[in-house]
Amino acid sequence: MAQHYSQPNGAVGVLMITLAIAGKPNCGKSTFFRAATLAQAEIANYPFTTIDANHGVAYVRTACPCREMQVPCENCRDGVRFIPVGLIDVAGLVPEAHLGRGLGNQFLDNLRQADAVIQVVDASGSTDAEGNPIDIGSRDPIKDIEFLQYEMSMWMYGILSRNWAKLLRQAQARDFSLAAAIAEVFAGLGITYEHVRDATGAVGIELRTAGEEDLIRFCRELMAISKPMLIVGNKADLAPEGCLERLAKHDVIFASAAGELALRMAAEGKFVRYLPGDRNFIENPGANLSAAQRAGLAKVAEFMQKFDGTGVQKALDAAVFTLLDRIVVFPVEDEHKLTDGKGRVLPDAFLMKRGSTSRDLAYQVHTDIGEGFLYAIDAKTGMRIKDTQELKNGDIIKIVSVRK
Ligand SMILES: Nc1nc2c(ncn2[C@@H]2O[C@H](COP(=O)(O)OP(=O)(O)OP(=O)(O)O)[C@@H](O)[C@H]2O)c(=O)[nH]1
Repeated sequence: MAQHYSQPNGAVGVLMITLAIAGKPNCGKSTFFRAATLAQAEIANYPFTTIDANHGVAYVRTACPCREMQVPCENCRDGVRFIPVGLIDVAGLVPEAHLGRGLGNQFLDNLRQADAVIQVVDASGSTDAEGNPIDIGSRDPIKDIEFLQYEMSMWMYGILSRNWAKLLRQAQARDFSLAAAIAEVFAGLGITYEHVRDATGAVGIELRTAGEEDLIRFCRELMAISKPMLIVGNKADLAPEGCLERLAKHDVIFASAAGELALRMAAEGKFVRYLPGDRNFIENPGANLSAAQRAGLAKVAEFMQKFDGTGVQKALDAAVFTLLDRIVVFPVEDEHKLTDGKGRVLPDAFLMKRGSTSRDLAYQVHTDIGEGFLYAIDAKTGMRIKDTQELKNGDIIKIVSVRK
């Protein structure tokens, strides 16, 4: 679930989106995690980047409105703004994890905390179901996709089936809503009555009379609705064309997490100029790279040209902006200078669900606003906007309340 975190200016109470990285062992999850959470100081002027070994802070990338508005800004790099999201590196999942094999339940429990899942598969087909190295191209990477989805839905089914007899007994009573009771069983996963209703409709079953197979299909649908999943075809730098073609039929983002990690480290060491998500990089003049380092970076450059970047930032952005359907809104206190109370220009960037209104923003900015919200001003136009008006991506908004 989204977690609270504190912003650099000390404002607490903003919900941070959390993504989980999942997949079988050896597919490159940790490399993806390390690359995604390794941020240069200029990008990540946040209090922390790594919370513990498996919990970190990554960033999604968006345009900073400072350029368009022609204000001096210290919160972006060259007009590129990085907004923090939580990232969890969950331990490798092996077949039959839902039965508690390996780190199964602990792993799956970790997924609870996530709003969406980035599923990393080995696009190169060079690891078997358990992550053991095999010849490149000898495992069909599509199997990796199916496996995780199967394990996740079977885990949900396991929870449902443990509660099923009790639920059916309760369902004998008049006015008992089985859908509401199922939602309650899965409340910890953020599942709502609407999710249950939609999943039931989508698989076309009658819950009260559903058999095991129906319930498994139902759990699969419920998982897909409540934990949206993005597939990353990692190790694409090693992948034979056949594997790439098969994966390309699915909605897959190809990546080289190892390439991104090398680049971020090179950028941190000031050897290259690279912002996460850039489609290329520039070697800094005077960078004292060894021949091996230079050859390694040349390979990454080749990959980036073919795949339009390393894929890591693209995956983070797609998870947040496409899968979770977020927009970025910049709240300010002074709609002319675009500053907060301390004179900082465009200090915050909030990831709001598309369709959010200025009233929703007011509650995120001031959690204690109560009935105090009066109206909002669109700083780009200087116009007052209605509390029911939908916010747009890139909006800069001043909230006016009686709180002050
Ligand atoms: N060529 C290539 N190798 C990669 C890439 N990403 C990771 N690797 C390598 O693949 C191996 C496994 O990577 P990890 O990141 O440890 O994989 P993992 O999924 O976290 O593994 P577990 O911790 O066992 O679950 C390492 O040797 C990495 O260097 C990539 O994009 N390209």
